Amino acid sequence: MTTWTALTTLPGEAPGLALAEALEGLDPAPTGVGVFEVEDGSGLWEVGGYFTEKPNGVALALLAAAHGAQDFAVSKLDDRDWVAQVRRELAPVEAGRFVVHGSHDRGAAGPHRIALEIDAAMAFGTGHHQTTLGCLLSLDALIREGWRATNVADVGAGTGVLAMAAAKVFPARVIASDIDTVATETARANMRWNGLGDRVACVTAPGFRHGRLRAGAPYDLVFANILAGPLRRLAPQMTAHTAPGSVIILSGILNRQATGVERTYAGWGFRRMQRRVIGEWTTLTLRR
Ligand SMILES: C[S@@+](CC[C@H](N)C(=O)[O-])C[C@H]1O[C@@H](n2cnc3c(N)ncnc32)[C@H](O)[C@@H]1O
Repeated sequence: MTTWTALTTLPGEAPGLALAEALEGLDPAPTGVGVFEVEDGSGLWEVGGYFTEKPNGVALALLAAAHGAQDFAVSKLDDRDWVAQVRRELAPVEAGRFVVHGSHDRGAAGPHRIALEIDAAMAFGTGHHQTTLGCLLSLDALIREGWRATNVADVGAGTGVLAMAAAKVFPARVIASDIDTVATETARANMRWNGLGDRVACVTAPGFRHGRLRAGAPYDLVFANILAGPLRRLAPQMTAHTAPGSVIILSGILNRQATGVERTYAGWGFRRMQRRVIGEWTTLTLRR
């Protein structure tokens, strides 16, 4: 299958997801979009998408102009099975007692670790991002302290990696939700693949706005690895769906945003248990 890429750069602050979201509205629609910090100290952000047809140059030029970006560079990639290639290249990730690996690395966890098998797909959460790693290590630390959960929600589940980890270590009720239907489908498939199809419910919803999520509350453990802004807006819902003593693990927070997120949640009665920094990302474990 032929793949096209369209890449542009933006100067300055992290651009949020506005341009990436706008890309999703294009016709033909991209099969995937992303925002990455250019790692050469230039302060630039690279934004782009993958397409199966050549993207419309006029639409891209208008988009770039509207967002203060440079023109998109459109290129055709060789015919290759990109998903298969990415899968092969993804090495297993160790996170405390957990090992996240693809189906090409079955057995990577060995007999003493907990295997979470996840193949690269159109959802976030192969364990390679510092935010996912931060959440898994924070869960591992809670378990080491003797903490146990009975009712778990994973808001913004992506591949479902965090819900899967919780379901593998606790005999708990677990529900995973994502705003994106593709992520929900991916999480559902991953649960089945890992033998958790009847243990973890997967639903599509923004925040807790789904009947099953509301009915399952209060949760004693909630994961939310989404960005700082949505996390802060989620604080009232987080409070409504937890109880005193509940623990929440929040990530997707740039280090400079962590104090603000912590302050917002302090205002809703959450106190810090752990603050974990990996690279430029912070993961907060808070207790109500
Ligand atoms: C950074 S990924 C995290 C995936 C996975 N939980 C992990 O830790 O690797 C964030 C996910 O949250 C979803 N998301 C973003 N905002 C959301 C919201 N308000 N409610 C539910 N899901 C949301 C996105 O679609 C995306 O799949």
